[in-house]
Amino acid sequence: MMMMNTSSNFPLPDAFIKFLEENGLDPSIYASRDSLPRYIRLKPGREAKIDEIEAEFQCKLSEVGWLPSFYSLPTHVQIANSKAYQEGKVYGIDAASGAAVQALNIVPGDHVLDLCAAPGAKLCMVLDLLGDSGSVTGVDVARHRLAACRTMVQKYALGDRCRLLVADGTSFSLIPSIVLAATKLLNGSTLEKKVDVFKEWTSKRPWKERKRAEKARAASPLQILEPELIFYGQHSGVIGCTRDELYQTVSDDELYTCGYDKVLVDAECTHDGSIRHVQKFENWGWQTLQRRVLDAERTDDLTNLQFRLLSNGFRLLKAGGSLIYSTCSLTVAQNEEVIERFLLENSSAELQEIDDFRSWPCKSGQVPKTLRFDPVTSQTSGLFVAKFTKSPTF
Ligand SMILES: C[S@@+](CC[C@H](N)C(=O)[O-])C[C@H]1O[C@@H](n2cnc3c(N)ncnc32)[C@H](O)[C@@H]1O
Repeated sequence: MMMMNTSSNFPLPDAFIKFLEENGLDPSIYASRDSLPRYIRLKPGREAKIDEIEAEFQCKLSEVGWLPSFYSLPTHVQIANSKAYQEGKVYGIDAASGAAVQALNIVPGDHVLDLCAAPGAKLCMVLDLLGDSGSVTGVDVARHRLAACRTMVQKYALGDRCRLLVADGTSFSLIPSIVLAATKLLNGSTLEKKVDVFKEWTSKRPWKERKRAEKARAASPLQILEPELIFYGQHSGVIGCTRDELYQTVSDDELYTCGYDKVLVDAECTHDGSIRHVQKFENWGWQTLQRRVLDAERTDDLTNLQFRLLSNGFRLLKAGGSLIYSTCSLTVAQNEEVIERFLLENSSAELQEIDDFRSWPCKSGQVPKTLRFDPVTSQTSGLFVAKFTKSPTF
């Protein structure tokens, strides 16, 4: 495979350059790889400990003026090797990813759904913003990735108001369990005899529960039939619910009142906007890039998946709620075209201007009100962000 030098010491194969050109993307954005900063977010309460954290990283941290609690570090710093990271004082998360979460305007008490949650950098930020209120439901189709997300939530002691479910985000239908609990109280169903009640979460799941999950997986290894709860916190609303209550679904009309206040659809994509991701193909082999990024059929499947994730995430939103759709691809097909198709089919969806965007170092997307971060404009990884609200009528 031919390589093209993008004026850094990071050569890109011809096929990838062709993919970028076909999608109207300028290959020179990859040339900034060697100067692109790394980013961390401080765990709340660590603001007074900057000197200590700088000593642990052995470098100066520069505050990111446009994004609270974010700091940039020189490109060579290995965040995961630092004591500050290992002891849970900071998170490794790109500033553009932080902006996508910030755009949700999380307020105390929000019930948030993260439909493509793993490995969990954005989910942790949502949990930190919520603090001692609201709830977060994290969903991901990849069990091993969601298990890594659970490890992260536990490492940062953020699990109290969180539940994690392995499920297909295109069909996921559970409402926030805290909303369910409130509705249940109103219906007086707490008086009913309870069987199969969820007790305090333990990593040692009951034998019956494990068998049920194993049986379901064996029956249909490629398809997830029912969401599988792999973690829930003390105040996530799960404890005290019966299985039937937790897994009950409501009609689309009822979702207007019982749905989530905020939904994040950080969709699966070709990752072409992330230099560090593309860089990994140097080790994995450029043939893998061909199969996993450039294959046109895969891209068609992906855009359909993105559309279905966005549509289902929006269905689960309550009236007046907000949804963020983001991808780390910079192609129009995975971003503007997906949201245009979605807007055509969803008359209750309104594209919103993102409050803070005027102070953010990003460009407008091809559709007005959408945003594009890229390494040259933003000094961040590439990210597309669009925000929708759901109007009360349907
Ligand atoms: C871009 S990553 C999400 C990153 C995550 N939001 C974070 O901040 O760490 C996309 C995720 O979507 C998941 N995914 C792919 N197809 C899915 C589906 N049908 N339902 C739910 N998740 C899916 C992948 O397993 C992957 O973890």
